[in-house]
Amino acid sequence: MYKTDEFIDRLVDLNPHQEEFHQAVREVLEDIIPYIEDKPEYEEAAILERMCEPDRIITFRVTWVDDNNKVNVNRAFRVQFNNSIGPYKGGLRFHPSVNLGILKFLGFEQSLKNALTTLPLGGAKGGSDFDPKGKSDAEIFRFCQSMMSELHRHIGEHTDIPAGDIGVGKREISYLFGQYKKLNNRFTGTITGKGVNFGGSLIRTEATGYGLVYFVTHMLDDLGRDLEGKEVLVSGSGNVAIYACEKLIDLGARIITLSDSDGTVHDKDGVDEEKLDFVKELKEVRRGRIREYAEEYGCEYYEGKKPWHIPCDIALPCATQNEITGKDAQNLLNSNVQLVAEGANMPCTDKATQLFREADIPYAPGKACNAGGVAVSGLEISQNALGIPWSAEEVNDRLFEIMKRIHEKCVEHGTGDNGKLDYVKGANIAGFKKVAEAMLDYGPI
Ligand SMILES: NC(=O)C1=CN([C@@H]2O[C@H](COP(=O)(O)OP(=O)(O)OC[C@H]3O[C@@H](n4cnc5c(N)ncnc54)[C@H](O)[C@@H]3O)[C@@H](O)[C@H]2O)C=CC1
Ligand SMILES: O=C(O)CCC(=O)C(=O)O
Repeated sequence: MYKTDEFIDRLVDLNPHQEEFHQAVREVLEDIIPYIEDKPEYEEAAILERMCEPDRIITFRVTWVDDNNKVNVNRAFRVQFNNSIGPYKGGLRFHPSVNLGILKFLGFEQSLKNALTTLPLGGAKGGSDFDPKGKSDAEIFRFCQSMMSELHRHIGEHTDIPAGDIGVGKREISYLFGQYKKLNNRFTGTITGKGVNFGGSLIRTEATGYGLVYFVTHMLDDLGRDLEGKEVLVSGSGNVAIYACEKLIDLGARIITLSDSDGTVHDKDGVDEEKLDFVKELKEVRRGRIREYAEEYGCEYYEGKKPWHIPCDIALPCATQNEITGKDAQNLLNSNVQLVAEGANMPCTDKATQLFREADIPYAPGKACNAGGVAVSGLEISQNALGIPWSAEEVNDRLFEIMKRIHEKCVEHGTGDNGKLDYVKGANIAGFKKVAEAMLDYGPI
């Protein structure tokens, strides 16, 4: 019979120095191993061993010339994790911290998340240790062009469909797609998050943030509560954070923080529509730092700090992995946080996850509540295949329905005999079940 500790020890031996990958797998196996205890067919077919080993990892050099004519070299990857239920699908990340362990954790999580969307999407992740911060548009263009000169061989509309993630937004996707189209001489839906003028879907930009807030409304619904007047800590100020804020404002919540890797702004008056427009311009156009928000609106700015020491009703981490430590989680619980939902992928450390799961508050993992982004990517693939774009209303309605169904799956698989709902367990089991059943059907390939 599978034993979590033995399985993880072997995983660590096989994949040394990939701490984030070990963390992501352990969190899933702690729920899956008890679930399959009375289902020997999974172990006989080595399903867990196969699910924890990516189908394929592509590593390559990206050479590019900066504005001073200096030749630069970065390392890039595409981890094609699992295509049991559909073509590989997942974002590309540009950040100096990118390494194989981080992309493997993201690809592993993506496989389960994509299964939760109910759409036919396999899991993948990719990216580079390239740092877009401070680079000119021309440098970003040359980097993207060079990266796609290799990546294009490994992707395709029925094979692997990348999208954005940290450091990869509309500008980067446009440069990457332009080069892909040129090299292939075919106009296909091989990348999602495209501009709406060239095959992109309405609402994809907003989808992860909106989907997160839709999920939170379902969580609150279950408790007979809503978002009106709730004080919310949001971390990050990128794509997920901005559009989570947009929907939160719509639904009457008060957002009191935003952050970036330099620090946190604390706006006791709340972020309103006008202030959010300022953030969009600051982050999406001028690519400045969040401290400028504090200068503009005269509120507190905590250099080098995260938001989690500030009392709130709801915490939505929307920046990066492991941004909430055990100590941060304890702070939030001590100040009576009522709900935690992850916009980012694995933003809670092991200890933080354990504290939230043990506490008497609803806590939802990224693979469930940030799945709206990849879900609308799936809808972009459908629109590209049909050759017909859908209205914003149609996409938004479908997104809302998908988030509702993911919530229902979490309830179905995460409700214990004592009636307590564990969203982490629910999401892990529902995602695993769909991928694993397909793998069993295929036989030992
Ligand atoms: N863009 C998407 O559709 C989806 C993104 N996600 C996840 O959401 C999170 C945020 O992604 P995006 O908003 O797309 O990226 P982004 O690049 O638009 O924004 C990232 C934000 O996080 C902050 N950040 C990055 N590294 C940090 C660090 N080490 N410490 C503190 N702050 C840091 C940045 O300053 C920025 O505000 C990531 O975990 C990503 O994997 C999850 C699902 C979909
Ligand atoms: O839209 C996509 O394909 C990927 C989104 C993503 O990177 C994620 O869900 O973490």
